[in-house]
Amino acid sequence: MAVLVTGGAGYIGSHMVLALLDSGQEPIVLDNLSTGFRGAVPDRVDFYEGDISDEGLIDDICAKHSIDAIIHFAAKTVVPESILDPLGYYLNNTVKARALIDSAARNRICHFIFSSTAAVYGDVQTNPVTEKDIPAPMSPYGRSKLMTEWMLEDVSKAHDLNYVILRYFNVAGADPHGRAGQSTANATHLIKVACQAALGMRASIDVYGTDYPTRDGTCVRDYIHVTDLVHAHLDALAYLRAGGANLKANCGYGRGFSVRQVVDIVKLVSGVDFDVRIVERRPGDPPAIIASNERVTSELGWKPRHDDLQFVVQSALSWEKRLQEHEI
Ligand SMILES: NC(=O)c1ccc[n+]([C@@H]2O[C@H](COP(=O)([O-])OP(=O)(O)OC[C@H]3O[C@@H](n4cnc5c(N)ncnc54)[C@H](O)[C@@H]3O)[C@@H](O)[C@H]2O)c1
Ligand SMILES: O=c1ccn([C@@H]2O[C@H](COP(=O)(O)OP(=O)(O)O[C@H]3O[C@H](CO)[C@H](O)[C@H](O)[C@H]3O)[C@@H](O)[C@H]2O)c(=O)[nH]1
Repeated sequence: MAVLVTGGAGYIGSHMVLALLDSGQEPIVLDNLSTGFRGAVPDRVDFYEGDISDEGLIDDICAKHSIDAIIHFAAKTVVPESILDPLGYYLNNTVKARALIDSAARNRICHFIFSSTAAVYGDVQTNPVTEKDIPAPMSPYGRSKLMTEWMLEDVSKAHDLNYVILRYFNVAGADPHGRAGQSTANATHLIKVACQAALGMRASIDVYGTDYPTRDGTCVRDYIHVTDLVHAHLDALAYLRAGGANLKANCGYGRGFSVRQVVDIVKLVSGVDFDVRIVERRPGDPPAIIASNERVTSELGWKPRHDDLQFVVQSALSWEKRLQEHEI
């Protein structure tokens, strides 16, 4: 059976496509290329340029391929942008997700894996955060994703559709074989931005706030290597195909690094002492958020292989160098 990967031309989706191919499976990609790149999808993969809300297109794809699962990555993903453009986020991440879930139900696709986010938790009171903690998103981005989680829960009760919702913490790094990485234009993610500063592509990096109630005053996050993350999806797919029940699981390593620690590691790995400016807090940022990964390991049998921030940074830096040298 084939797997429909929405957003498969994006950062995480392109790593998913490689992981599916590496495990002998057949990915089919649907992407509107709003932030993704056609070149991120290998030529041998069936690629459809289009929108997740295009029900006719999805019906055609389903008629042509035997699809039993959707892995749904396609979304707008930047927290500060969602505060400026909430309606754009609710449209793309909630309204269009509704259309996609409708297409899944209509075409009797019974397995659905959804890219959710740690941003659904908001400003957590205790870390590590577990799936039993009550979500309280601080941004339209987080809310747009939480509403899609709720839709899946409801639809699953009414239709033959089972889901795994994966709540990703901070995804970073690049394919260890150099086949994929984060190519997003105008990136905002800390590790990518710091790697660009190390390579002289930016004059400096801004640290958003040093007055948080954390060990060094900067925000703490749980950075997970993208390859480990996509392997959790392979585990989720096997789980659903084996008849596993609906599941919601965090994806992170269970330990946090502050912004200052990340900057220091990028300086260490790159050997470049780039400039760092301390600026105001950025709206929508919780002070610290770290995953409990007990559920993803026990229920899905997930085994992370790259739980090493230096390795995460090294792989991100290698990819950034290749982008800079126009090798990709
Ligand atoms: N990067 C992270 O740290 C992180 C953390 C938590 C959750 N996530 C989630 O993971 C998923 C993938 O994120 P990413 O970092 O790879 O982002 P990305 O922007 O690189 O990838 C998103 C892809 O979806 C496509 N897309 C967007 N809207 C679409 C639509 N309506 N129809 C068809 N294609 C569409 C884009 O062109 C792009 O290729 C998102 O759902 C995001 O919310 C990411
Ligand atoms: O130039 C920068 C970029 C980021 N940061 C700080 O670094 C931390 C991480 O920021 P990112 O932008 O890399 O990531 P976020 O934590 O905001 O969000 C990411 O993880 C979330 C889950 O926690 C969401 O899923 C979201 O999609 C994804 O972008 C934050 O404290 C941020 O303020 C800086 O100080 N300077």
